[in-house]
Amino acid sequence: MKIGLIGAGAVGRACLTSLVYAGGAREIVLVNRNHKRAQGMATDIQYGATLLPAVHVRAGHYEDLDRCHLVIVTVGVNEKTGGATDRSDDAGRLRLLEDNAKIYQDIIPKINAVAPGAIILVVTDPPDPLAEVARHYSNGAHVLSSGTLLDSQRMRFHIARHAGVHPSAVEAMVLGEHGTSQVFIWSGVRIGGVPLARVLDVNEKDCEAFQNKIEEEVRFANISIIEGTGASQLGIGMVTAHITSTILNNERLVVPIGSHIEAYETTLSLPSLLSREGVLETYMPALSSREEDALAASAAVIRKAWEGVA
Ligand SMILES: NC(=O)c1ccc[n+]([C@@H]2O[C@H](COP(=O)([O-])OP(=O)(O)OC[C@H]3O[C@@H](n4cnc5c(N)ncnc54)[C@H](O)[C@@H]3O)[C@@H](O)[C@H]2O)c1
Repeated sequence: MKIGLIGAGAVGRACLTSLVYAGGAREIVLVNRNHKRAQGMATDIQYGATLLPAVHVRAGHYEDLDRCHLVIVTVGVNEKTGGATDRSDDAGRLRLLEDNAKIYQDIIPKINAVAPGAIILVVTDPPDPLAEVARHYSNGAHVLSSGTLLDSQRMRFHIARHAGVHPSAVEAMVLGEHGTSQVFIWSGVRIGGVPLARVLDVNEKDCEAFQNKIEEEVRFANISIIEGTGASQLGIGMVTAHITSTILNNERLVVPIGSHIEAYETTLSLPSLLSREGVLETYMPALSSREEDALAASAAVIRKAWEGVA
């Protein structure tokens, strides 16, 4: 199947690498406003890709996106450039919305004109309000946000490290916004079916301290990465390839990613049944009343953000 990847910055490059390894596409068209950069990147990767399952990577323009099943959008200002790297700033990635919404107003109609049936996957920050902007400018396209799938992996990773198990043994999810209002579903954390406090063998107070520490690590993981490398990129590249292969292979995994949820009147992440058609259904897990309130508050944050720009 054919897919499009818009943007050849740090995230675009990381997505491309992971997509070539594990995205399951037969053809990838890379579009960038500096076409020469896209050409260089496609040329570079095509030589190594000879070692992998057949995939044709090429640089293209918007008109080359025809017949794409999925178009992944990574263009826009990142946290470092946009000044969204202050841990004490509650707005976080929402600081990037105004600038990136303008870019989306320009490029989403170009994608939609050529590939009206394509699923659009928003990776640019902040992805949840931008998914609403993309819906607004795309004439009914099915729009997804990479949402909290990456945050959920970060949560699983940190719990697993403390518990001394492989992350695949940890059931854990972050829902709501891919941003500072994200909601950690601690009530649902299980390792081998056992609740967290019992696995860690700690009392309620110590468990709460542990949870706060992990929330801090996950909520600001992007900033810790940026302090080292200038841009969070590799993890989101791998997550994007995972979403892509799940869609293209019609795997019907249930993963926390963002789609428009009528009940919340916005795009946000809930556990989602992901198939070749995109999100077919979302599930509402059993939540504590604190988590329920936090999810409603997170939805309100996202709604308020995009209502200001869409
Ligand atoms: N969803 C996630 O989990 C996640 C994770 C990491 C980064 N991001 C976001 O991904 C986005 C890209 O980050 P990056 O590090 O690759 O940035 P970058 O600066 O390396 O690359 C930006 C890309 O956007 C393009 N671009 C910028 N302005 C444009 C315009 N007006 N029109 C067309 N193209 C334009 C550039 O040409 C380049 O390809 C940022 O918004 C970043 O915050 C999201």
